[in-house]
Amino acid sequence: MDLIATGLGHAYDGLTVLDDISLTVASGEIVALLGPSGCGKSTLLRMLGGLERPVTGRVEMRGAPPAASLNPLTYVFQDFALVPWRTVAGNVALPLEHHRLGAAERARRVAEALARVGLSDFASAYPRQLSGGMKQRTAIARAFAVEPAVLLMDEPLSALDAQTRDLLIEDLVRLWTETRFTAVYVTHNVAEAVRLGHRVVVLSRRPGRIRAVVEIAEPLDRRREGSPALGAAREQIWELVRGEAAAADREMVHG
Ligand SMILES: Nc1ncnc2c1ncn2[C@@H]1O[C@H](COP(=O)(O)OP(=O)(O)OP(=O)(O)O)[C@@H](O)[C@H]1O
Repeated sequence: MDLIATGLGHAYDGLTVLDDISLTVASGEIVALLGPSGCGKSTLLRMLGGLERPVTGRVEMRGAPPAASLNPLTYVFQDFALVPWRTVAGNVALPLEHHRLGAAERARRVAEALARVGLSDFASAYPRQLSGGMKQRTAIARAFAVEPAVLLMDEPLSALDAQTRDLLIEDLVRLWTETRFTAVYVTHNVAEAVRLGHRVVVLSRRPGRIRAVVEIAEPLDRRREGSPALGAAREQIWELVRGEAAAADREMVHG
């Protein structure tokens, strides 16, 4: 299933935050949305997922979601959004409870999702017992349990330390290689965008407009930190964002 946004614009109380965003996310593709703080990335993601209605433009889904999909669009958030009194398995099962599934099918989906992220041995643990990386793996497993057509990821690694981030990036690359999931991946981190994005959509500062779309041909599983192909993409994107990032930073400080 493809996700197609056409001419999206949005404003809050007269403040324009997004302007004329047209974007197609093709099935099996990870699109990284990169832009400075406050440029409207999260707003755009919410509109892509139908959580917020754009002031102008529209979002369409083309084609059928995977046969086993329970929710075509599912989010993964920066703060994990786990329920503290539920176990890892209980958290992964949560979105399944809104669907008519037999107990065996529910258990199968939970077990498979936990296996995909390497958490089978932690099914009975509670979130407070987990590291940040394991919490986010749990949230990713919960998203996978519904077999979404498109995964909407809002800075999913921002709350993690650098080493954990690297491990999670490797996990996401492996998961993509195994399942070819489709995702929109919001980040303000250029390195993350070039490691995970088949295409990197570079947004301007507020109001967010598409400044450039950078395609990275190197297969995800061959991308390495410091490789020449990634280095070139990183430089190209950094040239595009550096001025905007500095201006956005000043804007945040001075209001
Ligand atoms: N519900 C809301 N009501 C009013 N203003 C909002 C609302 N949500 C976001 N904004 C404003 O819209 C702008 C874009 O916010 P958004 O969170 O989409 O940006 P972002 O690029 O995701 O930012 P960051 O990288 O800092 O998370 C910001 O100026 C923000 O303050």
